[in-house]
Amino acid sequence: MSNALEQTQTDYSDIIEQRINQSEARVIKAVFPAITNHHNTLFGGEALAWMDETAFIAATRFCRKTLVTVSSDRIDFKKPIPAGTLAELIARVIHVGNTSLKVEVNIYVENMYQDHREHAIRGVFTFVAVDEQRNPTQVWPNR
Ligand SMILES: CC(=O)SCCNC(=O)CCNC(=O)[C@H](O)C(C)(C)COP(=O)(O)OP(=O)(O)OC[C@H]1O[C@@H](n2cnc3c(N)ncnc32)[C@H](O)[C@@H]1OP(=O)(O)O
Repeated sequence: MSNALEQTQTDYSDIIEQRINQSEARVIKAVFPAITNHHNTLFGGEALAWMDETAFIAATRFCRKTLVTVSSDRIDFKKPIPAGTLAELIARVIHVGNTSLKVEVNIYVENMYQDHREHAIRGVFTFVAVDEQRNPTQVWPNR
């Protein structure tokens, strides 16, 4: 009996892990002058919009339900992202709640003309699955 229970729990976390891997979202942007600030680096508000969108894509792929953003946790801007670079966003589900999902987003800045890449920004966004009345609903069927 306990073996059967252990087996079910293992299968369940394996399914979640597999789903997290499948739903990871990667978006690459070219940092052109139109989206930079007076320091000639990427405007922070633009980075936040990209992060929310990429996190939304990962969360939607994970659950295939209607989602709304309910919060963003602390966002750390560790390095500036200069004009004329590439910015890669990677979003991954890090927590599956009852009606909510947390998604971590990291941005890496990449030189266009050299093989150099470094971590620039990190943040976490929380989404809630909503039903037709816009009330919270279960985010994952077997949770
Ligand atoms: C994709 C877009 O651009 S959406 C546009 C921007 N977003 C919006 O307009 C959303 C506006 N907000 C809302 O409609 C409502 O606040 C809702 C539907 C998100 C949540 O409704 P509430 O009645 O507050 O939900 P409730 O208190 O039941 O919490 C639901 C879940 O959200 C989580 N939650 C609620 N508030 C927060 C918060 N500030 N931070 C993190 N998680 C939160 C709860 O922990 C719960 O998670 P769980 O079920 O996994 O345990």
